[in-house]
Amino acid sequence: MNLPPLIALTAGEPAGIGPDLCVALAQQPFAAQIVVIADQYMLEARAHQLGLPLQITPYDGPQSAVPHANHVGNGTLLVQHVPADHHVVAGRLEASNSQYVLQTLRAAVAGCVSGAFAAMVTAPVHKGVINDAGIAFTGHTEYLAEQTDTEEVVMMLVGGGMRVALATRHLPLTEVSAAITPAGLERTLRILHADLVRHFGIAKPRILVAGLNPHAGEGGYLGMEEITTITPVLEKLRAEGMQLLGPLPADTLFAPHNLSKGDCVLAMYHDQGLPVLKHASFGGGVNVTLGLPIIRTSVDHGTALDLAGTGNADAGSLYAAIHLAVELAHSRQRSA
Ligand SMILES: NC(=O)C1=CN([C@@H]2O[C@H](COP(=O)(O)OP(=O)(O)OC[C@H]3O[C@@H](n4cnc5c(N)ncnc54)[C@H](O)[C@@H]3O)[C@@H](O)[C@H]2O)C=CC1
Ligand SMILES: NCC(=O)COP(=O)(O)O
Repeated sequence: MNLPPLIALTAGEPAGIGPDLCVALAQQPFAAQIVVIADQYMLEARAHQLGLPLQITPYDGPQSAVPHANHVGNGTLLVQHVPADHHVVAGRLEASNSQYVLQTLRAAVAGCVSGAFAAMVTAPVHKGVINDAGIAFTGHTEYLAEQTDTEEVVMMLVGGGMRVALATRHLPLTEVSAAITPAGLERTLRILHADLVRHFGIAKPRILVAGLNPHAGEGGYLGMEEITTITPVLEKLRAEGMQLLGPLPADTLFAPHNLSKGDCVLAMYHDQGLPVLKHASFGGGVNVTLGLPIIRTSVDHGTALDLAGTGNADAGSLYAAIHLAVELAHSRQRSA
């Protein structure tokens, strides 16, 4: 029998909709036990603003969670309190709370690494305000890799019947071509392939690899990366038995008859793959980090400062992220 895993949920940027989603979660049952890592007074204030009930039970280690209990959804939340540095106003960013945001992430990582948590789920952070605080930050993905001493990770989004992984992530477009190297692409494909087998139970994953240029380079007339970099890597890995289709022209790759030929798409850059997935699944998609020693899933949207404290934030993506984290935790438990 699958016992309900203990999942950490970081509330993200306190001025954004992360706290609203945590308050919504308090009203929603789950077949897991969930520990929200956040400032508990900020959560209470947001619940008050939203007019929703919230009763907090403090979490200060595995001994404070009832073994094998589920998240009941009766307005209560188990909370690991991390104090914010500055008073929080919904919708108003405050750079001096950036260290607090990162501290919640470190607390979740520490709990996952120690085995106290089976997985972590993240509500959105605001990359800009963390940089405004003088901290170089491109995203959870890179930060969690650094915190777990992981050399290479892969971002994959799941939603709308698709899985879309990225060969490059948060980079200016002008830097994308140089960032696609044979060694990097090979590492990305190895991680993607291994995690599709290990975590998603796909025995022989079929990966659809996009080209970088229009028409996948049109035989070299519209760009050379397909010929110099992508194809040689695909040939090398195919020779080892991986099922890789491509490089495929990205404009038609996402047509249903092509998508049905694969289990996952590897897009060459962020806005080649994610707009398609988000069009099909916004509000229900999940971002999962592959290659980490811990399980991490996340919402597919940002901080939506315009909606914080209004009651109009849709919690669907958070619920989907928790469901996937629970599924991955069970799958890891079974294979342990
Ligand atoms: N996982 C994470 O931590 C992510 C963080 N971000 C960060 O969020 C910040 C804001 O990014 P934006 O590009 O403005 O994207 P955004 O996703 O915050 O907002 C885009 C639009 O979608 C709406 N929206 C977003 N989430 C919603 C929800 N749950 N329910 C209903 N409507 C929703 C917003 O109101 C807005 O109109 C940036 O700093 C970005 O880097 C963006 C994506 C993921
Ligand atoms: N576009 C996805 C995104 O911005 C989330 O990135 P991360 O914070 O999960 O690395």
